[in-house]
Amino acid sequence: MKPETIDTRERMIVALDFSTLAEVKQCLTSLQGHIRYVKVGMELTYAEGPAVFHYLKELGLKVFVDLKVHDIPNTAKGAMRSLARHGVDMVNVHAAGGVAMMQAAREGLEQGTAAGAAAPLLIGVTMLTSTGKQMMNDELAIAGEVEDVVLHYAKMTKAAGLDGVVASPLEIPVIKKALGDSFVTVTPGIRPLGTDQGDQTRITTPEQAFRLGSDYLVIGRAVTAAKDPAAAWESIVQAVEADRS
Ligand SMILES: O=c1ccn([C@@H]2O[C@H](COP(=O)(O)O)[C@@H](O)[C@H]2O)c(=O)[nH]1
Repeated sequence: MKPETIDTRERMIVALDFSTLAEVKQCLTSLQGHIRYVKVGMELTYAEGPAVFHYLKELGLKVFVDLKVHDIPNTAKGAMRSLARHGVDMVNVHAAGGVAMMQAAREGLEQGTAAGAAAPLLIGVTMLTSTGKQMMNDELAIAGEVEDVVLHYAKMTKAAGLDGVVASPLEIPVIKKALGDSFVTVTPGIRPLGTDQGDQTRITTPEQAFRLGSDYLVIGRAVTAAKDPAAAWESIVQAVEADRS
């Protein structure tokens, strides 16, 4: 389902890349009331387990569980069946696992979703936003341009029946053109002006990301590592809304 009617804050997801619940609580002391959607990745899940998903849901937040499943189809199916039972809002797999793996993941997700409840959005990760052309060509041995490879993975993802993809905002125009506006796009690699690029390669500002057509932005350290996370968050919201008007 395309998030066309929801506001800016519902389309900005904070990446809670922490290793303890105590750090999450500390960060939420600042951010609670400002944010609506959070992302829990491997660091926090492996440290605190699925209880953290329930903790965040009980606070009224939407939860994207970013475990980037990539395995044989049967294992991916089981992983998604288990994840769906936690009642989260978005989950993902690596598109590089192939169409059969993604179809199995979709089946597992449907099986694990409670009767009458909506299944979480199932998203395929195309090419990690830390990956540039040279690394993709030389280390991953995938020839060509990143944008073409991302589009290829996005087409596979749609063919497998998933809801959308993770990609850089830079690739969203070609994805939307080829696969339609309702195919959901989730974009990390977000760097507000003046923030550190760190390990990301294919980046844009939040304003550019929305202009390029991203449905959901994933924002981590620019907010969570700021001295005042709520102030950092609000300045992004303001910049995005000013850019739109
Ligand atoms: O291609 C991808 C897929 C996932 N991520 C995740 O998003 C956040 C980004 O954090 P920043 O601190 O804003 O760089 C992080 O949790 C990654 O695991 C990604 O960056 N790229």
